[in-house]
Amino acid sequence: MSSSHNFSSYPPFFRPNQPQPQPQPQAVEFDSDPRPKSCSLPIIDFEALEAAHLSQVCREWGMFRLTNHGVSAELLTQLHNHANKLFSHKFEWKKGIPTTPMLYFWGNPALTMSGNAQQKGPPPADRHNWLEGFNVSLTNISHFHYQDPLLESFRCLLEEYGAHQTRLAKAIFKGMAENLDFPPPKSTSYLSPATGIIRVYRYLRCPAAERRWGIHEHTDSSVLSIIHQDQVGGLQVFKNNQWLDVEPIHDTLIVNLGDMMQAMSDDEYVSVTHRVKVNRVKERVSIGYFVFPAEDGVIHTSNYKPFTYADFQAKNELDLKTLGAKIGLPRFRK
Ligand SMILES: O=C(O)CCC(=O)C(=O)O
Ligand SMILES: [Fe+2]
Repeated sequence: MSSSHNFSSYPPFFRPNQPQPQPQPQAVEFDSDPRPKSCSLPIIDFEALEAAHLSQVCREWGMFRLTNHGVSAELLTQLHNHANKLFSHKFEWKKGIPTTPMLYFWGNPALTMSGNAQQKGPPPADRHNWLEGFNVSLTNISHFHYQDPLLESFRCLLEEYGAHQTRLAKAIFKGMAENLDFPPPKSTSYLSPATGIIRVYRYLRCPAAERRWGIHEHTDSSVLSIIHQDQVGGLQVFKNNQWLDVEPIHDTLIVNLGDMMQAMSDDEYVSVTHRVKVNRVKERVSIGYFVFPAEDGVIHTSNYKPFTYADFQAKNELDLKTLGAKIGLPRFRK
């Protein structure tokens, strides 16, 4: 809860006055532009998807604001209210929640890159993402029930929200596949709704906000990602060599194209570079949906060697372990 001053809900690493490692010179990109411009992100009306406009936005931006998406403002508000309540519980309680279907995590930079929230060894301390969250598998979500009423109603809301996200991702991908003239086999193996996950994040307050990141600059590994953010702000997109603020508007969603979409489109569409700032005084909650290709579906294009999402994920994990960063698509270019 943004007004709360109870740091017992924070993972110990993020509590104020904890001894924290100083970023090494050159290891962390500092925020040199504390007041970036806001941007007029292109708007796509879901009820009137227009092929030529969608195609142009995917080529030029790789990110757009979705309106008329059919997810009610009430559902969005309820989700955020529940998330705020859950996050304000003590850290120890959150850590004790059964990990299926909602895995609690904090601070791991690998998780945005790989689509996999498993912590594999500690990240370099100054690369911590200033956040905590739940990683939710949509395939599992309807098979489990919680005793705790708050967790159970949150699970029900996520199930409902997940169904909406799946509907939206399928329709948006269909529009893209038509624009790109994907033959039917590609259209089916390139987007696998069964891989859909939701991440509910709480970005934590940070006294050294200009030297830390909610999420460092990155591209998503997904085909598509769909974000709903609360009113705090902090999401930024890199466009025309500058960082632009993606302003919160409650009844809209933000759609990102990920690396898989860029590869499938043979670099016609862009996997958008973005990051999330942290805030000194306010916590921020966002809810992201990420969807991937079928794990064994081979992506065949002219610019890239044939590869699967599993190959991509394996390479990213190796690069993270050995180099501390994701290299991503350049690893698979011909
Ligand atoms: O919280 C957000 O607005 C964006 C999150 C994000 O970029 C990610 O999870 O990959
Ligand atoms: Fe992202």
